[in-house]
Amino acid sequence: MGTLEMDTDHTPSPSDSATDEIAVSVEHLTKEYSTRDGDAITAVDDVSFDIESGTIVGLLGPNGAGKTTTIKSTLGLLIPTDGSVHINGVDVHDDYRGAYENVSAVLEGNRNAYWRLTVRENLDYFASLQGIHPKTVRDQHDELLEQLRLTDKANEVVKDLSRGMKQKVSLAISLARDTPVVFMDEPTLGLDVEAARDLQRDLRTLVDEHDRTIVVSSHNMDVVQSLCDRVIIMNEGSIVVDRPVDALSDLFDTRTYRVVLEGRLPDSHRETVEGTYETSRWKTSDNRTEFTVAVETPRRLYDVVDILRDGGVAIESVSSNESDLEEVFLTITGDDGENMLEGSG
Ligand SMILES: Nc1ncnc2c1ncn2[C@@H]1O[C@H](COP(=O)(O)OP(=O)(O)OP(=O)(O)O)[C@@H](O)[C@H]1O
Repeated sequence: MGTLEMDTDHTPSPSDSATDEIAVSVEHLTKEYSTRDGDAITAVDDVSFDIESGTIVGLLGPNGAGKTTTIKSTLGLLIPTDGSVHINGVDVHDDYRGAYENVSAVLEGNRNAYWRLTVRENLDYFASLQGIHPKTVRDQHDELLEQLRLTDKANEVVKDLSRGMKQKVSLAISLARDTPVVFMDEPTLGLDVEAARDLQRDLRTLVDEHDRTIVVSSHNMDVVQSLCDRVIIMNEGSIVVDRPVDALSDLFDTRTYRVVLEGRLPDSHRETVEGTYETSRWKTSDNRTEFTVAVETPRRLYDVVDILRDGGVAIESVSSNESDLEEVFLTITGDDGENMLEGSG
């Protein structure tokens, strides 16, 4: 695997802030939770980053990295232990209502829609909640439905729509609030490839034509690579990578494979594999060996196979996890605490 440079200096230079409008500013955010037995867990540990207006940023990391805690703190749904968050210059904790006017979120799939109402009734309902008479925003709603290709579903009950359509309704409800900043958790989860592409295209249009700022959390590598301008990767409560997506080709070129062997790999051969490649999740018994290996190109996998063959152990299976960032994270951050990202900075 190639090297991924660490870049944790997120403080923008004065010239940056003069030219680019900052939509989201997170400064020294720390969140501790107390566990049942009275211990403290630091879920987010002194995290800082700025997000410029008109960009799509991917917030990634393995399970438990602190993404949700960061997003919820940014939205004002959690009170941080330390640090501050500004949305379009408004302090989320000092002026929650003011900040809330600038941000909306599609947090858990499509749960923000009322399934028994039609698509249009949902939009009307949420407008009313904001104190807006639905009639006065009918044109905006029509435009949004058109944009998301939902016009012919406007009078259908949400419960009867396909999963992809429900996801779009959820997005429409969130976007109808017309906030400059939108947070989305796994926006393409459960969508088929075509629907996921459609949605990505729609999001890009919104950002480019309406100057929205979108923060996406996802485990899907392809989505992140094709959708985001910039990627922030968290691990164990800290930011380990913060780079433009184009600078992360190493990460996206990396593919992980789960290898299963019909016997115990000799120690010498295991050492060779471990010494040459990024590996993780080894499981060994007398009649079976399993491990995960990350390689830069599928061809490099043949080199791994050569070492295994030399070890005299038959290969039961090699399966690819092409779109699963989780596996790549586990491998690059190391099961044993060794952090490849840090090591290459
Ligand atoms: N309410 C809570 N009480 C105690 N610990 C919590 C609480 N919420 C989260 N944590 C812990 O904080 C850490 C970060 O969790 P968080 O949900 O922010 O991670 P995540 O990156 O969003 O993970 P995932 O991808 O699994 O959603 C984890 O160790 C988690 O167990």
